Amino acid sequence: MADDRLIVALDVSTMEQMKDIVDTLGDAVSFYKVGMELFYAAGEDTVAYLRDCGKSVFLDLKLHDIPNTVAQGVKSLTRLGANLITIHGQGGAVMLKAAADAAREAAEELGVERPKLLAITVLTSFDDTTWSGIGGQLPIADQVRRLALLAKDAGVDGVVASPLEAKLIREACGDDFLIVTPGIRPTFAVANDQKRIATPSSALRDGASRLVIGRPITKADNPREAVRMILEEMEAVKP
Ligand SMILES: O=C(O)c1cc(=O)[nH]c(=O)n1[C@@H]1O[C@H](COP(=O)(O)O)[C@@H](O)[C@H]1O
Repeated sequence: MADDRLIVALDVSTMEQMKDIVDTLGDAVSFYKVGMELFYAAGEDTVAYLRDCGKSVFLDLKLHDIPNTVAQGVKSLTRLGANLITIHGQGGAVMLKAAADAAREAAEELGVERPKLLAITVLTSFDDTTWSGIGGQLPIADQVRRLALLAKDAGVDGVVASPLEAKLIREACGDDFLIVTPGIRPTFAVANDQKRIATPSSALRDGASRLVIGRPITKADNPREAVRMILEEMEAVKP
């Protein structure tokens, strides 16, 4: 059976490819992520399709702009009925609060369930070298903690971070804060462009609420078997 702590990233560019993955994985997966590749190519029908299939949806468009633009963007996306939406923590306190207020107000106006907002901290593809290359001053872990606290204070529901930072975020932000971790690599998978990675069980043990996993499943020779192995590993760490 599905474990809704697992979110499979649908990083494909057509509805057909998306449907193929959803069909193949069947009841084993209940939560999917639609990111920019799929959304820009196939639009909001992707979200509607997943909802019609009874799946939960993480709409990952990483909004990052001035506060008013992000607030209006969040308002437009709230209409689609996704469960989770991403905005960039580096947009700062005013932008984060504007987004949180917009989600609440739009959901009330539309009479739909409020999407939970997640702030992106430091992308899992950064390591110390690429981080200092963009002028990052604090160590990555300190920057992640800082953005997590900023997001929490602004009324944002949680963050996206590497599993390597899950523990420090849990300690800093408490039990109710959502910690969603991509950069998950089961021992059978390769890292690809991910730098700050951990296994599913290690991420959960360190306090991750949900895991985002894409290529180790969708590019596997046998995606169903990849999911089975991941769920078995997750099962050992109870929610
Ligand atoms: O926001 C995200 O989901 C995200 C944030 C981050 O820091 N790192 C990261 O990999 N992601 C997303 O998580 C997914 C990871 O996919 P795989 O590397 O194929 O497992 C991709 O869709 C990324 O866009």
